[in-house]
Amino acid sequence: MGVVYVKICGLSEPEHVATAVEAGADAIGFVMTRSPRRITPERAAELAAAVPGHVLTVGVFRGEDPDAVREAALASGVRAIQLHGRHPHGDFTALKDLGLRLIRAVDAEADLRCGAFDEDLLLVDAPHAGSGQPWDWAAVRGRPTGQWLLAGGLTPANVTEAIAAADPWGVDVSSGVETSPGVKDSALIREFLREVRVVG
Ligand SMILES: O=C(O)c1ccccc1NCC(=O)[C@H](O)[C@H](O)COP(=O)(O)O
Repeated sequence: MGVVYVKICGLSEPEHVATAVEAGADAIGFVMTRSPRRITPERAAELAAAVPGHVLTVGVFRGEDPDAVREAALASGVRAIQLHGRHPHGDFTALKDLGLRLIRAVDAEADLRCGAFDEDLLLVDAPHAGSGQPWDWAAVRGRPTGQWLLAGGLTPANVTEAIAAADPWGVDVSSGVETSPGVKDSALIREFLREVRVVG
């Protein structure tokens, strides 16, 4: 098994951004859509300013039109855009000229070919993003193509099992490194990364 790419999502405090970076996260996500983890583009810009270039900063959106996504992405200075829900191909095309990496976040029933919507990365998640609910990760084993992240209900305690079940290129976590919705915990962030690095 190769090294697994790790994205820690829903960060809102400098302490947790610093912990994720120090512990070896490859990407960190700022939620700028309706959620207990929502932050403003201005807050995301403050947090992103402290992130070194080798860590990808990702703005997370769901259902907004491409113009609103473009505006928030530019104001925050993130280097990637993650679109949740069944956004049409045209929404990805409309954002392509920004030169940011595009992540298409879907559930297991969607088209699981990474690149089918001109995205750079695919994220396969539970039906309710950010809910922390585990799902049948093994059901997608072998189905996604290209570079794809597994998400949905991952925790330090189950991420090893999830990687073994689905064999993803990377993993993404939010609730599993929190003490309550929207409240991240540095010890859990470190533990999650330690577990993944042992497997990878
Ligand atoms: O985290 C949210 O609240 C959220 C809300 C709306 C759209 C996306 C959201 N999160 C995106 C993520 O990348 C999460 O890390 C992913 O859904 C996994 O969440 P969890 O099951 O809580 O680990």
